[in-house]
Amino acid sequence: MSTLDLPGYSHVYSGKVRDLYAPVGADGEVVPDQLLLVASNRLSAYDWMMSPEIPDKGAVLTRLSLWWFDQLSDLVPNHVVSTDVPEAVAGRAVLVRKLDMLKVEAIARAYLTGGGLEEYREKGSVSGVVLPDGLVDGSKLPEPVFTPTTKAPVGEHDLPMSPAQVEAELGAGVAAEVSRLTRAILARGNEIAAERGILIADTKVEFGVSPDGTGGLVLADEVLTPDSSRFWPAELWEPGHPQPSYDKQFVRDWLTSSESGWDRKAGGPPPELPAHVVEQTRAKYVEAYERLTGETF
Ligand SMILES: Nc1ncnc(-c2cnn(Cc3cccc(F)c3)c2)c1Cl
Repeated sequence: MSTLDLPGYSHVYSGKVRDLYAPVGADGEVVPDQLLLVASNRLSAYDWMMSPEIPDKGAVLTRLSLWWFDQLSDLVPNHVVSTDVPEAVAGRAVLVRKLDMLKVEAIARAYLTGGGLEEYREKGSVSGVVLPDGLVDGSKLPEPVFTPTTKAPVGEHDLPMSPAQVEAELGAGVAAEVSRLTRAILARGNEIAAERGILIADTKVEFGVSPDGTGGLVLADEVLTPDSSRFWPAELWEPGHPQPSYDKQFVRDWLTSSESGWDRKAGGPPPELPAHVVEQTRAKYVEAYERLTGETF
C-alpha cells in the first residue's frame, strides 16, 4: 500500500485503513510526544482491501470521530491536539498526544452479533457475563457488555480476554475503569445515534495513559466510527438474522451477487468495485455523518 511522503513527518505504521506518522522537528529529530493519525479512503470488507478507494471516506470518518470526542468530553479526556495537519492529508488527519497505549482492545456490545453471538451460543455468556436465554443474532442486550480482547500481532486474530486476564494486564482499578468507560461511551453513542436512525451494535475504543504517569485514562485512536463500530440502520433492525451494515452493505451485496463473478470461498481477491457501488458507499458515509452531527459534510 502506498504510504504518503509527508514533509515534516516520518511514517511509523500502517493499519488496514489508517496510517500513523511521527512529526519531525526542524532539527530532523522525531517530536517525541505527538503523532499524526491519518485516515485513508481505503475500505476493508470480508478481510480484503477493496479497490478502488472510497472518495472522502477518510475525511468523513475523521470529522465524525472528532465530533464524538467532543460529545464525550464530559465522560473522558482525549488525545486530540489539533487538526493543523499537512495539506496533503487536510481534513483526514489529526495531530494527537503520544500516549502509552493499554494492551487491551476495549470492546463493548449493545447488540449481540459476530464473535459475541458465537460465544453466547457456546456458553450462554460473553466475556464472563451471563446473558438471558433465547437471544438471537441482533438481539439488544439488557445493557452494554464489556468484551475485551488482546491486541494481536499483525496478521493474527485478537483473542477474547477474561476479566481475570484484563485485571492481570491492567490491574483491578484500571480494568474496572476501562470497562465502565467503554460501556458508557457505547451507551452515550446509542443515545445520540438512535434519535438519528442509527444503531451502534458494538464498538472498539483504545485508551492510553500519559507517558509522564500523570492523569488517568485518555481516550485515543478513533471513536464510534463505522470502521471501529458496527453501524446498523435502525429502521431495518430485526433480530433473528444478520443485520444489514449501514455503510458496507452495498459492497457486500455486490461482492456476493452473481454480477461480481467473485467466489469468496475460492480464496482469491475480490474484483474492482463498480463506480455505482463506490458512489453509493461514499453517500452512506456522508449520510451517517450528516445525520449524527447535524452538520453538512
Ligand atoms: N495517541 C496515541 N499514542 C500512541 N499510540 C497511538 C496508536 C498506536 N497505534 N494506534 C492504532 C492506529 C491508529 C492510526 C493508524 C494506525 F496505523 C494505527 C494508535 C495513539 Cl492513537
